[in-house]
Amino acid sequence: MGNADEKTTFDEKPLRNSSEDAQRLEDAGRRMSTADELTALSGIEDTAASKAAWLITITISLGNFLFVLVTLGASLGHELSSSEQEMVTSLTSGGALVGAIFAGLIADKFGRRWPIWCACAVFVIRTVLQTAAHSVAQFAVGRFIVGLGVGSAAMIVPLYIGEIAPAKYRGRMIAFSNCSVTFGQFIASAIGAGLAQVKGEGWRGTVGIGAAPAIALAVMLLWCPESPRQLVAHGQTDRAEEVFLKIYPTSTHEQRQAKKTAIEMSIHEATSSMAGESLWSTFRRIFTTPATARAVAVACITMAISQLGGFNTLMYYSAKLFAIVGFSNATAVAITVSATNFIFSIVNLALVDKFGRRILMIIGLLGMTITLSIAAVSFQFIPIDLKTLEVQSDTVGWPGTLVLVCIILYVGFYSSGVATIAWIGTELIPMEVRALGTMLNTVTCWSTNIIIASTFLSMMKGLTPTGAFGFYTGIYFVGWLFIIFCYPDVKGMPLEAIREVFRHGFGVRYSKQWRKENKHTPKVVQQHFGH
Ligand SMILES: O[C@H]1[C@H](O)[C@@H](O)[C@H](O)[C@@H](O)[C@H]1O
Repeated sequence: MGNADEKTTFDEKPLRNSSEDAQRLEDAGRRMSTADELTALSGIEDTAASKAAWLITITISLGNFLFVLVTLGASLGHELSSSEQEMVTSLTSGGALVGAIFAGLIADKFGRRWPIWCACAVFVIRTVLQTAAHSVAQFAVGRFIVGLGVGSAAMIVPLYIGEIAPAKYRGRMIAFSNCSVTFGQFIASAIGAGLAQVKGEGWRGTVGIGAAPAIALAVMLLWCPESPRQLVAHGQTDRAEEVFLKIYPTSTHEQRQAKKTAIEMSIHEATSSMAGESLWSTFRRIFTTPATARAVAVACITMAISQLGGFNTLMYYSAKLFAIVGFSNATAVAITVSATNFIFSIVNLALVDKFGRRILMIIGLLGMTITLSIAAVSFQFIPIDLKTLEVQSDTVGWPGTLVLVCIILYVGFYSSGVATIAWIGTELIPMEVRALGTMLNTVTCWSTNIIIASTFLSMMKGLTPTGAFGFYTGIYFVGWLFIIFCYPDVKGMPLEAIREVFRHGFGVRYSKQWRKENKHTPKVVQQHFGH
């Protein structure tokens, strides 16, 4: 990582035949019609990525971890009633929605790091408020504020990492940031049970200490460079070059120049100046440029599928759900769910750049459809009182066990597929609208999340558990069809090249073709540059 003011000086390696190479590149630039071709020709994506890129990713991901972890926190020293619990959950999600909008609005003007600093500040304020809270109202305000931090971090972290990451590591780097979410959820569920045991005022200390990591993150962020794409978009090409050198340390000066030119070309294909454009024109651009609209729609619909299928009801209500099917130690079962979620998010990390986004989602959504439909049918055989949602039996029979097994398998399919890839969707959105598009993606996440969280229990009562789970199964089935027909796989593509994908409808075939043709990029580079 660099120093705090980003003015690091680098020892440039002497370049072989540099003037000759530069001339060739310039000629190439003239011959190249698209940013995609220029990036491929430069070969920068085939040079080794640095440890710095990973260090930056880890630091930024810490934001996700922290903010997820705190959604747990204390409970005013007494057990919250179910309506208080619902209110607190919705307030956090509502805050997250507002936080994501705020981050989306400032990310282009002030850069990708400011929303994270704001989230850290918000987090410290919340800590003070919540530590001093004596009423549910004060506590609720604290929760809303923490939601602002959660939403802001959730929106900016994948966007920022996606722009820093070398193309061939982009999927796993964004997946890493989602692992920090699932790890946070796992830790939260594990210590949640413990915290509930803390009597009296003991919880205030626990919440108070929570401010320290946010301050640490704010300081560490000073060492992370601004997104090079953002720097190019604002005409700060020298600083962008420094960042590229950090990310691709073995690249040549010409390769970095080509990367910058490719980003400029890509942006200029859409707008003459990003810096001079109003938020409103950028927003309109999303809906008035068909290729851009398709890109944003695919990202948002994928996110909606990941949420509307009801996964987070497991995060919020799994103890309740497992009590319904007859497990007395429901908290332990709930921890198993969050542990599975965490482990399979690592599986996604390991596979997403190797096999691509599409196949993981296609297998995952099919697996989720099958496992949830079996769970839905199994519920039929469990004697549940629909008024109280309580099981009328003392033992867990085979249907209860089957529901548990199906749910664990379902979580594995979810987490290794659509859950993480919905966040990787930021890569589909072209640069000039990426901040606002990613904001819409995050807004889709929280709004659908609120819908599901606030309707789950009434759906279980009104539609019966079989009906509710049947409904979620339907969502996943439709989602599965959507991914098959409309989701292009852009694994390994430089961000600048992705714009072209959506010029060909949803680009499913185009992206396949692109990968076939670009398997051997190094050869192309060798031919043109002789290295
Ligand atoms: O990995 C997932 C993912 O990040 C989802 O978007 C979120 O809703 C889940 O809670 C989480 O476990």
